[in-house]
Amino acid sequence: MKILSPEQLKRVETQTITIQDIELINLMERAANAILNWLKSKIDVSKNSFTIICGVGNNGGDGLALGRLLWEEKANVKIYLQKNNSYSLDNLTNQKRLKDLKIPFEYYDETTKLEIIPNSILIDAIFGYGLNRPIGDEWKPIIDQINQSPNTVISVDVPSGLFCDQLNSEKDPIVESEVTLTFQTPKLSLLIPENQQYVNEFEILDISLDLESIEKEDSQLGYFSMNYVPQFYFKRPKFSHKYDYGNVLVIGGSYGKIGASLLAAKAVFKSGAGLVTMYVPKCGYSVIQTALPEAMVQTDFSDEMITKFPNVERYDTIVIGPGMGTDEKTYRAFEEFLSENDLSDKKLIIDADGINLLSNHPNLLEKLPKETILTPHDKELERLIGSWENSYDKIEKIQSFVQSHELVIVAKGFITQTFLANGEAYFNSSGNPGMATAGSGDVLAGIIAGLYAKQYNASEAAIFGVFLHGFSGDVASQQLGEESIMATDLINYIPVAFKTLFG
Ligand SMILES: NC(=O)C1=CN([C@@H]2O[C@H](COP(=O)(O)OP(=O)(O)OC[C@H]3O[C@@H](n4cnc5c(N)ncnc54)[C@H](OP(=O)(O)O)[C@@H]3O)[C@@H](O)[C@H]2O)[C@@H](O)CC1
Ligand SMILES: Nc1ncnc2c1ncn2[C@@H]1O[C@H](COP(=O)(O)OP(=O)(O)O)[C@@H](O)[C@H]1O
Ligand SMILES: [K+]
Repeated sequence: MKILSPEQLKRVETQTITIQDIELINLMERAANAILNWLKSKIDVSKNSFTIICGVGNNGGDGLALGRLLWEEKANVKIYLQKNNSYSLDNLTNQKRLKDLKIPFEYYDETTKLEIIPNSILIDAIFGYGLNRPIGDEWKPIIDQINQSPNTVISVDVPSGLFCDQLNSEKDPIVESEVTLTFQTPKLSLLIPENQQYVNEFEILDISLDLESIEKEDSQLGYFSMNYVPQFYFKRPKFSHKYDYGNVLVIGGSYGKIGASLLAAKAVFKSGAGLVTMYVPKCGYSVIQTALPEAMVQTDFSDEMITKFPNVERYDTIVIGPGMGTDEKTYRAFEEFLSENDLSDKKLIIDADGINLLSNHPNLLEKLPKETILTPHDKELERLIGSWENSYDKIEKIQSFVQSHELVIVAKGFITQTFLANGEAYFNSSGNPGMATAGSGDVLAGIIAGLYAKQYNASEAAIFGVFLHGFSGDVASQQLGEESIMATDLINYIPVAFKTLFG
């Protein structure tokens, strides 16, 4: 799903109106109904109270329309409308509809002491994507009253005061919402960590904007959600054998960190690869043969670290890095491997210490085959591309890095972002904080490798691999709770994740 700027959203809105032969007021009604239906799916609205704070534009119009719909549902509703002399056309239409039905609303200004109905759900419909400058300090008292109230705050489209696609200043008054109900496409600002104080969680509500018009908009940013999963379904053909599902080599491990490569290798198997071989220092041999009898094992001459890379001729997919360490000898082995092999037809996934070695020796980057997938967490990423000022700057820096090196970068975090070699970036929608646990990243590298080894190309393996990893985490957290998830659980829940996604 594309992430669009406010200008693009406006254009799509206008095109939708033409194509569907409707008027903006109909879209606003759809938006309000979408919120009503979302509320009804959670609570009995007739037994609840709502205090709705509306602005002067169409976001406020949504709030007014919602107020009317809730009133018709017999909810207890109090509507506040900002006092002004220039309302949007459809805001005015909704004011008239309220008046026609004799549904009361009160005006507020900067100085109003809001009378929020106790225990009511507070609906924030002051500003949406039309915010074009920071809210002036004069509005701070209103935003403060919302933020300091004990009520649950639900924001319409975006928390009021938050820009959709640029950074706010820390001083800007912004609504801190419990849930943001955003229309049709997620706004970029809902996805970045700087805004977590304002965006606790968000849900995307479908208001049937014209999908072709959305597709026509030029955007390098996308959001990967459940809706896109079915296209990744792959049925194993009846007459297939293990070699049809890839032959994967996992190079990694060092004394004390054999487990990392083991986790990656297990995840490769669980995500469907046909064969897995592990290349580890000698100290890993017995452990692996016992813990993962399905894997073949080759060992380095060294007991403790990798000092020479194996012959990789027969493998199509190679994971390098989990638990590997960054010893000088390992670096030299890595360097020799990249320099002396023709890797152009190999699928490489580089994680952890493999990435650290690339950062320490950036000359190696040019030796990587096209579309090699790197899976750094923030610290590894910083070593690789340098520091960034904020999340927007980070996105631009990664985009320029992947484009100049023709690589795929999976920038891991709460919302993992996958950058393709053409600069497109996909934000992931699955996962939970229970996944912030040792070895979770090794599992991700393994999942991506397992998919890449099969029928998926680098972009698909990375984007879907990240989703599958997060989804396994979500299934694991439903069963175990976030606290107790361990990386092994993520592996163990991959089958349930597959079954849930593909039936
Ligand atoms: N396609 C969709 O997704 C659909 C979207 N819909 C809804 O429309 C919303 C967008 O509506 P919108 O364009 O009217 O803008 P909105 O956010 O209400 O605010 C604009 C008003 O605020 C003002 N203003 C701006 N900045 C300000 C500031 N700092 N301080 C003070 N004032 C400021 C600005 O005035 P001006 O710049 O002229 O001063 C203008 O009056 C969208 O978020 C969604 O809720 C649905 O109804 C239908 C389908
Ligand atoms: N708060 C979070 N919410 C969702 N996913 C998370 C969160 N924290 C970490 N993760 C995921 O867990 C993995 C952690 O990877 P990494 O930091 O490399 O761990 P390790 O090095 O221990 O394997 C990443 O895929 C990341 O996206
Ligand atoms: K809002």
